[in-house]
Amino acid sequence: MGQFIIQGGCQLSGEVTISGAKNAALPILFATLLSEGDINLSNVPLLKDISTTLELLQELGATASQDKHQVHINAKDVKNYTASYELVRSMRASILALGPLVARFGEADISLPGGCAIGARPVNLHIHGLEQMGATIKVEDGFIKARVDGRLKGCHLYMDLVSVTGTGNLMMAASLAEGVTTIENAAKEPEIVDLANFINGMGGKITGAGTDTIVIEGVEKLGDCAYQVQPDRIETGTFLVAGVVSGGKVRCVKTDPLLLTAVLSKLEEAGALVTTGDDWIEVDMTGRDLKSVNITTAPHPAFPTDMQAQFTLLNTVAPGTGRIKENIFENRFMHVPELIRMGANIELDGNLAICGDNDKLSGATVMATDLRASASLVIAGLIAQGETIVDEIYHIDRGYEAIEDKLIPLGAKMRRVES
Ligand SMILES: CC(=O)N[C@H]1[C@@H](OP(=O)(O)OP(=O)(O)OC[C@H]2O[C@@H](n3ccc(=O)[nH]c3=O)[C@H](O)[C@@H]2O)O[C@H](CO)[C@@H](O)[C@@H]1O
Ligand SMILES: C=C(OP(=O)(O)O)C(=O)O
Repeated sequence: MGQFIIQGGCQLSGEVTISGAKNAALPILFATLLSEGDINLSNVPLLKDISTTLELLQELGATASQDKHQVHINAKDVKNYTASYELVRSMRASILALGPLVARFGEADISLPGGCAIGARPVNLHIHGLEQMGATIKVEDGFIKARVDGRLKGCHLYMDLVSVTGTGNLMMAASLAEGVTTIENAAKEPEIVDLANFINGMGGKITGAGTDTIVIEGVEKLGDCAYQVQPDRIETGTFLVAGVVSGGKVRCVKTDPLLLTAVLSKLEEAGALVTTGDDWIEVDMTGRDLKSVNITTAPHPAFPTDMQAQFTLLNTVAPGTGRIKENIFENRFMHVPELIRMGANIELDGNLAICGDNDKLSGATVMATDLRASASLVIAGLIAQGETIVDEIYHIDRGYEAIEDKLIPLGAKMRRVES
């Protein structure tokens, strides 16, 4: 499974290059199922979730290959419409095969993703939206089985809750539906905008992505496209927090400050000097005092849940009490017991974490339980006193490209041990 062995007491400084966004690349890879053309993608991160998706696309009958950050896909000859449990269980984003397959082939059998560490994560909104577009859907034998005779029909959809992959799935399905689909209360995350731009690059007709009403005029066919995936705002935010809590100076390059407005504003409130250019962001804590901040997670453009674990750590080591309210996932405080084992003083009360004052962390063996929890534990290890072992780091490899190769040049003392 693998571990990181980390020597604490580091102050990070230097420049780090940000990879393409996992959460933009994944839906874009699934959207290639909508097309009969040649798709060339660049800035695709080298991650476990990406290789799992390429494997799934191949299992469905597409040709798919990755050469460093370039991916080539042709889904013209897809003949299998079943996504197996083996692949779906290791990556919940596999649910994104549902919309494209049923829209293009009239048939999709997708294994139910099941619950996971951060919450139950139901997919009722994906199913309900496709039913409104004319699909018949049964959930049996652990699979979502969707069928439609002919094409899906465009319609007016209202999402009860803001769902990122729900919006993505329905937007993809609507791209090949007959007529116009409107998605109200749509997710406004930057990854939805990237997906819409990509679909439009293949010949789609989507407007309004990035607002809460998206309008999709269905087309009969989608074709070739070359597209560059947007930078990873969560990887960027993670490196910025690492720079700040270590009292250092870190510049993230090949990123986009406009994707991180809420996070940057909280880093400034936490005491960091934040400077930005078109495609870089720098945080500098030299001679500055760290402060606790209150955080409430909510859909974009509010503070992202995927940065909550990293800010929990920030509040733990900062003077003052910081309150963190997690509003998106019901079980996203799995890092808290592990941070407590390292000396953190955090009180949990339902979806609220009250982080104590200026805690001194000391090294311990801790368990990575999900992707962002793992990232917060790695950063905690870098600033703790003594040695920290972070176990089960396969979670980190799902979402951070070669994290140790990026942290070590900044001054981290850590190594990976395969077990
Ligand atoms: C691959 C990807 O992009 N993952 C991101 C995506 O996850 P994902 O798209 O799975 O998260 P959603 O936005 O769908 O979930 C938001 C909330 O809605 C609920 N819900 C969702 C769908 C549904 O049919 N029914 C329902 O009740 C969820 O349980 C959750 O409480 O957005 C999350 C919220 O920003 C991020 O943390 C994830 O990193
Ligand atoms: C929760 C996340 O991802 P996923 O939806 O793929 O589990 C994440 O990226 O933090």
